Amino acid sequence: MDTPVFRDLISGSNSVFVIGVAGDSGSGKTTFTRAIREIVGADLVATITLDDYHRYDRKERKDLGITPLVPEANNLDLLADHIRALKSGNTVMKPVYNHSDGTFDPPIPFRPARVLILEGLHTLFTPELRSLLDFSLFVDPDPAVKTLWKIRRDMQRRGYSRAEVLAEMEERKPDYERYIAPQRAYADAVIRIACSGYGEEASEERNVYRVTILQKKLLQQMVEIGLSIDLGEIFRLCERPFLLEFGLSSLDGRELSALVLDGELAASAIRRLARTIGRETRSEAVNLFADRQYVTAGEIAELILAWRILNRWHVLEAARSAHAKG
Ligand SMILES: Nc1ncnc2c1ncn2[C@@H]1O[C@H](COP(=O)(O)OP(=O)(O)OP(=O)(O)O)[C@@H](O)[C@H]1O
Ligand SMILES: O=C(CO)[C@H](O)[C@H](O)COP(=O)(O)O
Repeated sequence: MDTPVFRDLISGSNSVFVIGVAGDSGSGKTTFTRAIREIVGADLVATITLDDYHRYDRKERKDLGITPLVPEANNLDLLADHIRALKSGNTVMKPVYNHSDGTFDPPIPFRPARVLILEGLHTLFTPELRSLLDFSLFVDPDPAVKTLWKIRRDMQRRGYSRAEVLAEMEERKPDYERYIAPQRAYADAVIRIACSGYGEEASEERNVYRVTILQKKLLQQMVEIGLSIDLGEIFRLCERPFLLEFGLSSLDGRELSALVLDGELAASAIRRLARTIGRETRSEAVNLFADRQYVTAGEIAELILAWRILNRWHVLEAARSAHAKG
């Protein structure tokens, strides 16, 4: 029997699946959930950025002498209330933080969607927030990578100078270590990103990074959506250097499985992987890198994560439906 199209399954579900992504500003949170948004479809996904829940505007923070990384500088209780309301199908009036001038715009109505993605500095900070998440991810680039990305993003899109970005990163470091980094210990998956082993220019010019996906072991494998990837076939299509390693790694006192990816795959190879995911999840639109000749390790990690998240959705949904049947 055919499995139904994954999107139809999600849109037909009564529940709201909440994905929490934590990490520093500009660490790749939005980027690493791109594939799941693409697979599920924009109409079924809503994203909240936790910056909207800052308690103080930029001037107030300056006067108080605190960074936005201090948990009390954010209204995490209001956020938890809003997630609960959205999970119950209610619309909330969401605050809006305006990055262009560092003040708040008037709140806007925010409707629930089948998949809710929360991205921010403190997504995994309180036990209450963690209890509301169905899947959690911590994005953890090396300091060198973080600096590269943050300078690029904050200069191009937020109007800061290079010196301002560097000074702000330096000022935030102690709070990052104190409040943000410890959340890594609670994540279902941690993405570590370092410069590519294939040379700095690969990272700077072609966005090639060495990406490690650290994960808790799956409690239950999907039955209907088993992903069988013929890696041998994919590697035969390789034209540029590409590395794939599996292993175990200790992080924050946890023993996690580690999948290391580095380099680039020809798009023909990744299209094969995308087609497999598309076929086995019955979602036709895994078309993320259609116009590209090469796909980077980071982009492949996005696809693997999307599969992992769909896996979790499927397991939870099966448990809910078994519970409903008594
Ligand atoms: N995997 C990646 N490969 C290459 N560049 C990346 C990657 N992830 C992030 N970047 C770079 O870093 C910038 C910030 O990424 P992204 O918007 O995903 O971060 P973020 O954590 O969601 O940021 P914020 O929450 O502060 O808005 C991107 O515009 C891009 O330049
Ligand atoms: O991205 C951020 C946190 O995720 C910013 O650091 C925070 O929103 C404050 O921004 P700004 O002072 O530039 O208005």
